[in-house]
Amino acid sequence: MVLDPPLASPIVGRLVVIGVGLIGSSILHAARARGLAGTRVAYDASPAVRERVLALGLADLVAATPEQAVRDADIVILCVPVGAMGAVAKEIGPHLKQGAIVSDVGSVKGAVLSALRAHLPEGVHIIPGHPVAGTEYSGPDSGFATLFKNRWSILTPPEGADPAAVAKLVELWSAMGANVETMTADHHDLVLAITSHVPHLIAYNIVGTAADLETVTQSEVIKYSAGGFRDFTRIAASDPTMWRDVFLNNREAVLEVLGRFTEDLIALQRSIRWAEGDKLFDLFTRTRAIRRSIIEIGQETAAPDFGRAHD
Ligand SMILES: NC(=O)C1=CN([C@@H]2O[C@H](COP(=O)(O)OP(=O)(O)OC[C@H]3O[C@@H](n4cnc5c(N)ncnc54)[C@H](O)[C@@H]3O)[C@@H](O)[C@H]2O)C=CC1
Ligand SMILES: O=C(O)C(=O)Cc1ccc(O)cc1
Repeated sequence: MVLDPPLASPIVGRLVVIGVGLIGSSILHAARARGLAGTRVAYDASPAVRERVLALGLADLVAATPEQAVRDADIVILCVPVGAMGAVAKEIGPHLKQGAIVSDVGSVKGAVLSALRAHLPEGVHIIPGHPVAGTEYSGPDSGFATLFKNRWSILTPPEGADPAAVAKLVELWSAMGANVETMTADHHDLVLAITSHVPHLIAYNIVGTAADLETVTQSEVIKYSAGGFRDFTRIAASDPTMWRDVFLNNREAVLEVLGRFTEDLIALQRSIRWAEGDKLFDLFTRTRAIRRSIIEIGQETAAPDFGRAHD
């Protein structure tokens, strides 16, 4: 997969990425490949990451402090774990110029919007975002320019957001190959609870359960893991800090979906106990149709390919 050729002129003057892990480095790769920014600036709290960003040539300037990073910034994208968004906003708030756009890529949107609003000054445009694209890998070496290509990127502008600022971000994400959708933060958090957050929790749980079984050894789990379990182990290898923050910051929606999930699981348990084969067959037929319709609308290849190129 390749990105389109570089643009004739950049979309943004000074683009600042704070937190250069998987997502931050992928944005910088895409921005470099397509010439999206006049100047690419990066900052990360970790000195080792800052060194890597320099070595990889991902930014024109690697700042030593958040204050230095955001000076004269046109667009700042916070790419740190959800639980760190507020602290970063507090650090950069006093140093942003009027009219700057501050966005983020966090997997939860309601809590991030509150954290940004609490710390950013009037006159700065807050337009939260979330590229629904990623892998189980972390860090500055795991990013790549095509991560967002043909994936959705969701923007959750608050009521009254400046349309020009929203349009600028739509342009930026589109230039990185993403399809852009806007919705409210609350709706985002409910949708992502069912499509991403609870599935990750299920993966963490099943892998934990397998590890705790006393009568089945670890080596048997590895040796006999069929496709389904292997896919769960991939998801359960995702970053612990990131996912702890997701669950602590999307509690309401995750608990709502988990409640429904638990009820449905208990119904399945009953069907198995009472040998209600028809009920099992009907559910499995319905779920197969859902999978096939996802493939038809082109949201998935026949086999999941998140991160496969990087295995
Ligand atoms: N990993 C994934 O597949 C996806 C992640 N996201 C979201 O993107 C954000 C970043 O995730 P990743 O890139 O995967 O994480 P990562 O762990 O690869 O990178 C995060 C970086 O942020 C830095 N950082 C942490 N606290 C900081 C602070 N206070 N100031 C400056 N830098 C700080 C860390 O040193 C690290 O380099 C998270 O909010 C996550 O929810 C969104 C879509 C997909
Ligand atoms: O690796 C996977 O399968 C993912 O689901 C990646 C992912 C993780 C978190 C997000 O907020 C969006 C995408």
